[in-house]
Amino acid sequence: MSTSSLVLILVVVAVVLIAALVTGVVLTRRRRISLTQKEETPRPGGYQASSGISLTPAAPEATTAEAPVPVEHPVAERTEVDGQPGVGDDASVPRDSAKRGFVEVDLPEEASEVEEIEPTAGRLERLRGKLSKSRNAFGTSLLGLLGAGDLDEDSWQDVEDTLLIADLGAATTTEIVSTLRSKIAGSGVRTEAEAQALVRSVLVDALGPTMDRSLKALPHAGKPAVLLVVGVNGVGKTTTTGKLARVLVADGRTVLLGAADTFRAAAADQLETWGKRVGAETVRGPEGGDPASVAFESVKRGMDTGVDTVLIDTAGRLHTKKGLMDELGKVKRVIEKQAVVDEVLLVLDATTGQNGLTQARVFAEQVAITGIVLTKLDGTAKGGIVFQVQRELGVPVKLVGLGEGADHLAPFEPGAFVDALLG
Ligand SMILES: Nc1nc2c(ncn2[C@@H]2O[C@H](COP(=O)(O)OP(=O)(O)OP(=O)(O)O)[C@@H](O)[C@H]2O)c(=O)[nH]1
Repeated sequence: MSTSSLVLILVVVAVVLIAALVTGVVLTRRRRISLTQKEETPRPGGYQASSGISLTPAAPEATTAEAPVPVEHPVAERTEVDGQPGVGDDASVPRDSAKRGFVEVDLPEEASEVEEIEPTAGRLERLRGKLSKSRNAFGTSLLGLLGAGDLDEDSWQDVEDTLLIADLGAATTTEIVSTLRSKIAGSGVRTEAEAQALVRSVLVDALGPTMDRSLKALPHAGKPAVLLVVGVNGVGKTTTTGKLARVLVADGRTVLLGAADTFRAAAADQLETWGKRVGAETVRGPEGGDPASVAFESVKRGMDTGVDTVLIDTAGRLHTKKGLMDELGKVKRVIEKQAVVDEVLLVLDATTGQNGLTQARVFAEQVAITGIVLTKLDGTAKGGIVFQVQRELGVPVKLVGLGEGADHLAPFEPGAFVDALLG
């Protein structure tokens, strides 16, 4: 290779090296400028912690003199990352970057505690699953027996036993069995569908479908309706009163609750909580105070404030049965000094069977019961108690409790009830 060729090669190499050096310097400078510009010019439409979203200044402790001096860093202004790199950021955020303090955020005005309430219409249909224990023990076996075709005496005995076990009571059972026997003999039942239709009509008839089950809970003569809720300890009076308040509020009514159960300390708290959930006022007295006085004050307050309905929860336990009954009589008399008691609702626990009936008799002797609320039907296979209690007292079951949920109180409808039992 000649000397001139060697010189030429050296010159070319030198030019390439110089060009590479110049390009590298330019690229480095451009990158730096680009970073600075991103910081100085807000990205249109991009997330900016200090714009669009209203934030108050950081909590005082983050801005005190003792706070560490923030380290200069492209992401130092970002408050949402607590020093951790975000997408597109340089990952080398120093560990000693200033940590974000507490940020005071303007909250909307305190949320209303008043709850959404399920519509009351069609509740029995919606809650029919809650009657599954009774359905399995009663409806299913009854249909199985009757749908099997010609029934001999043993089969009829089984039908009778099924009804008795479901707590329909001897009198109602005898009546239903004899009606079924004559109807089946007269018309002949060949299929399960026919058996179902026949049983349905006989059971619905036995539930007195024409009884007036309306709740007298609307104001009249310029005064609120007054409802007394009575029953023994633990049957679900307070819960029912609370659920009933929801039913009324859902219907657009205004309600006041009277906590006349002064015997059990927590009862008034429990009732007040129910009231708050639907925006209803609760009148209460001192623990161990005079229930009649609380009832009187409740009705007075209800009239003064112009509510549609006053619901009064009473005690279920006293030292003696006589004491309880005397007190109940007094509560009612005292209310009647200023308003009519429109309903006395007797709450019975469906799971207590015959015991519940005995209670019902005692209460009915003391105060004129106008309606029955049968609670805890969800927890029993003995839904047949509905038949018996109505027959015993001659008073309609107006409401049924089908669970501990706030809206698990349904109007009692014979047709829907029997349908739920028969599946
Ligand atoms: N599963 C079920 N539980 C219910 C029903 N109604 C009420 N309960 C529960 O029965 C328990 C007693 O209810 P309360 O309302 O405190 O009874 P109470 O009659 O007011 O009791 P005292 O104030 O002691 O007289 C509570 O745990 C209720 O959640 C219902 O329909 N189904």
